[in-house]
Amino acid sequence: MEHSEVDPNAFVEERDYEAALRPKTLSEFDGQPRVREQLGLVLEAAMHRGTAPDHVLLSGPPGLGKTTLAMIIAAELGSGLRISSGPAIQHAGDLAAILSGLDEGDVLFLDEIHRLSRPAEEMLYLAMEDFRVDVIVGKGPGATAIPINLPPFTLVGATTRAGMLPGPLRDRFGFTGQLDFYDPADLAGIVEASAAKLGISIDEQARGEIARRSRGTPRIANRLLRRVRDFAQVKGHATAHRDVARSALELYEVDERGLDRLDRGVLDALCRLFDGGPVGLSTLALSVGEEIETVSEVAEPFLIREGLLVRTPRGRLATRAAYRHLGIRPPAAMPALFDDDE
Ligand SMILES: Nc1ncnc2c1ncn2[C@@H]1O[C@H](COP(=O)(O)OP(=O)(O)OP(=O)(O)O)[C@@H](O)[C@H]1O
Repeated sequence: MEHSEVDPNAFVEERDYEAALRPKTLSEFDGQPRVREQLGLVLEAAMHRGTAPDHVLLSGPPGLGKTTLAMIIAAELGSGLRISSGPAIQHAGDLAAILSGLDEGDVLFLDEIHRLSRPAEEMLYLAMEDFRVDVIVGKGPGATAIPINLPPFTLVGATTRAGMLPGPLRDRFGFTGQLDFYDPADLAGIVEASAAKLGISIDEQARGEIARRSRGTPRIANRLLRRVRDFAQVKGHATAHRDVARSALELYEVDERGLDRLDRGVLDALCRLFDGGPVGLSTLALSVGEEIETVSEVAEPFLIREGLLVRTPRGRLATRAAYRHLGIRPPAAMPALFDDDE
């Protein structure tokens, strides 16, 4: 029988799986101790005062728990949650409809807030500051602004690029939580909690294998756990031990350092095709057949953090460690890293 390469249910499965695994309270949320403590204080103080907390901005790479935290904020406050995203709001009117449908104390989660259109962004300034929107009725000289008062609400914005947010928007958030990559111990804890929720038997060493290869990202840890579970199930292992985890992860091309096919593809292109760089991001993305954003937001943050790639004003450069990781001999003379900076 023919198999189609793309499983149409894959996304649905991933989404359901994520929903099932999301921690529901701040104390269940592993890792990010600083953000957890800071956010906990913001929420507790607001609850004492009986007011809606300040607007919260969560920034950091994908899969670190921004959506999860937004849901936790609403749950901890006992408030309703509305979810939308920058790209889903095409016109200011779309945002006005969402805002005017909010109930008092609701949490509005706007994912990818850096991708809001300019008119929507301007409408949001007023809504965040004065809990009001001005809806423009009519066109040209006869147009009038009708003010609509909104109930107090808390905006939780999420962005992978805090730097791309205009200053006036950033300044209207009372608290910014910067999520960092997780360390392997926290990830091992997350894998343990997820395995318990899914009824998967997996030993400590196997959990460690997954944690070390998850690129500091809970979403990846949960995904690798699922692959290890499949492997153990099909090969007839009641418990996933270390060797089972290793074999499964090898099969899915996730190496000991957590680099996957895309990461290695980027490094490989950089070292072999472009002699270590410098090469521009768009050229690099083209050479691995990926979107620019996938390379810059999914692969690069991890490669940079691992000391395998550097961003310079002239383009991306491979480090000696990148050559070593690929098992290639580095060139005798490496390009100077910041020679463009006077
Ligand atoms: N601290 C954590 N503890 C346990 N599980 C976590 C934690 N952070 C994230 N997860 C899990 O990782 C998955 C991805 O998290 P989430 O969707 O919140 O990430 P995100 O930062 O919003 O990603 P994106 O920017 O791509 O939307 C979810 O299944 C969630 O349960």
